[in-house]
Amino acid sequence: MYKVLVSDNIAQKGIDILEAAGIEVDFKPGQNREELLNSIGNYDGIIVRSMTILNAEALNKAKNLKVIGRAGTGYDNIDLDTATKNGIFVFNTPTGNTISAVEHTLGMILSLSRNIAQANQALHNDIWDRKKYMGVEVKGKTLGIIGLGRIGSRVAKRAQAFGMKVIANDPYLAPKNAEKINVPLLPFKEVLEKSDYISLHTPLTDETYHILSHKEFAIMKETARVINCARGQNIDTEALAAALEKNKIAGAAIDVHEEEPVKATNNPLLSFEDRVIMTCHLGGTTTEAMDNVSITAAEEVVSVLHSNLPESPLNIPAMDPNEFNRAKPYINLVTKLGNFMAKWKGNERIVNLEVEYGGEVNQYNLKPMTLSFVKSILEPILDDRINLVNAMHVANERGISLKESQIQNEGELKNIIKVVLKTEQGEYSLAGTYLPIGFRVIEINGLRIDLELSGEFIIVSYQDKPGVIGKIGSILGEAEINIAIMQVGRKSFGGDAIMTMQIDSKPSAEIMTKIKQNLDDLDTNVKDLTYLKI
Ligand SMILES: NC(=O)c1ccc[n+]([C@@H]2O[C@H](COP(=O)([O-])OP(=O)(O)OC[C@H]3O[C@@H](n4cnc5c(N)ncnc54)[C@H](O)[C@@H]3O)[C@@H](O)[C@H]2O)c1
Ligand SMILES: O=C(O)[C@H](O)COP(=O)(O)O
Repeated sequence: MYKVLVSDNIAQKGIDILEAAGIEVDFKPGQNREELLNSIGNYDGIIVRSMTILNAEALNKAKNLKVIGRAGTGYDNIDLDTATKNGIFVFNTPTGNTISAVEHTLGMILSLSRNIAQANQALHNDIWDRKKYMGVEVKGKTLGIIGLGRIGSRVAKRAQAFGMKVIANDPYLAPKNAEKINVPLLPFKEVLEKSDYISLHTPLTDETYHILSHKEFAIMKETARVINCARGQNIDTEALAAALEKNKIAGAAIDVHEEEPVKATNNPLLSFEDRVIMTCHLGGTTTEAMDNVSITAAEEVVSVLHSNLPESPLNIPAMDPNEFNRAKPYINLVTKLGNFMAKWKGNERIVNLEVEYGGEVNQYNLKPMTLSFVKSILEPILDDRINLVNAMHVANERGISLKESQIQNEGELKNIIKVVLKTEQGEYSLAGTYLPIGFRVIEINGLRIDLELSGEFIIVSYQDKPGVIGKIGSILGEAEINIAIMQVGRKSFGGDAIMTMQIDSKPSAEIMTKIKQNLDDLDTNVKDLTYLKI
């Protein structure tokens, strides 16, 4: 039975989904760090929001962990590199709280403009002061959005409906996406200089850490208002406090904080109660968003534990589930070719792997296929847990390089996948195809054959000579090993040849030695004689 830890608050609907799938759930929001570190090794899956810090210290103790589900968008609390090295799938649920974050941002903009929070607080303190809480209109003002993604673009649309002029900075967005919503993309500095409101909607990255600091506040209008519903560390809090202190800007609305939870001792912004409004990281906290992210996270954890790929993976290439289902035969084909190759030549020191894709397979995202191949090659060789997440990392660590390419498919077959293994001893190739009747090997080391891609095989590489087939046939016959199919491919008369036999039972080591001795007696220059079962 799988065990999943839910270490932050999620909606009950998510827990119900996990339990209905037969998973043992430990629901422990707010558990202390020590408890987490002591128990994390027991779990197959974890669902977190933004409060649980899954850094290297925690993940290196998570020996059984297969999947981390982030019920929400930002995943800066999860050390993706360590998760990847350790073969742990990580996904988020990036669309579930978008609208809530958008609406919260709009609420912050309006509240900041009209002093709603401050006036409310004053009234609760029995103070009626209409003059003090006079506001400004947003109509006709310029809103500068930093990060025009899911949330930023929707904030833009709603602000336009209020009659605001919206400009944005987003170096990673295709300009046509901004054009579609009538938002000019401008250089960062220009957005800061021109805006009356500056709203952050960037993820937390090395580049966006303190994206607003002293230098940036210095070039803003003195009437500018800053809104942060993205990540606390996007703003240098001390610099914002200094800018407010010197009246360099007019105000700020802050939902996310450098240190959470906010306390009087850790946040200088609390002393600007007339010009700063703060919420306790509420952007994604609505009934709807919580249901969305909790349900999706739970469904995805169940799905990943049952060997499916997550829909929004953060450490493997993304593949739409429909596409994944259609591509499954090719993922299976390349995996089977990898298994074949690993059993055939995996005992040699691998230097390079290549995968070539021909025909209709090329309509799919090839990355998951290539990763499946790398995994299938390494899995039988290494003791470590290898999966799609860490396959490339493990290959790199072992100095194995990888090449993926698309090839012209000129034959009658609708699809071909060719895999090439270069080792310190030699180079080997296999090509296969997927047909409605099953998977076939169509080429070994460049020699044409046609074999089902499952069962037990003997492969012999030798120099074409009369007598080889008869000799092997009679040795196997005497040992009562039935040959189901025998095929021989050769480059030319007397040239390199390959014989593959599909057999019904495993030959003993003595039989294999006998075959080798007999072929040596025929002087056939045997380069390879392998039994393998796939
Ligand atoms: N307050 C909340 O509760 C709450 C809720 C949801 C999301 N968030 C935060 O909001 C962030 C954005 O969410 P989203 O769904 O819109 O993500 P998204 O990925 O759709 O959009 C982020 C945008 O930022 C842009 N970007 C990245 N680096 C940038 C840079 N240096 N300068 C300018 N733009 C840059 C990206 O190109 C992208 O378009 C999340 O990462 C999360 O941290 C907060
Ligand atoms: O990135 C997010 O999804 C938001 O910041 C919400 O975070 P939370 O799940 O901790 O509310």
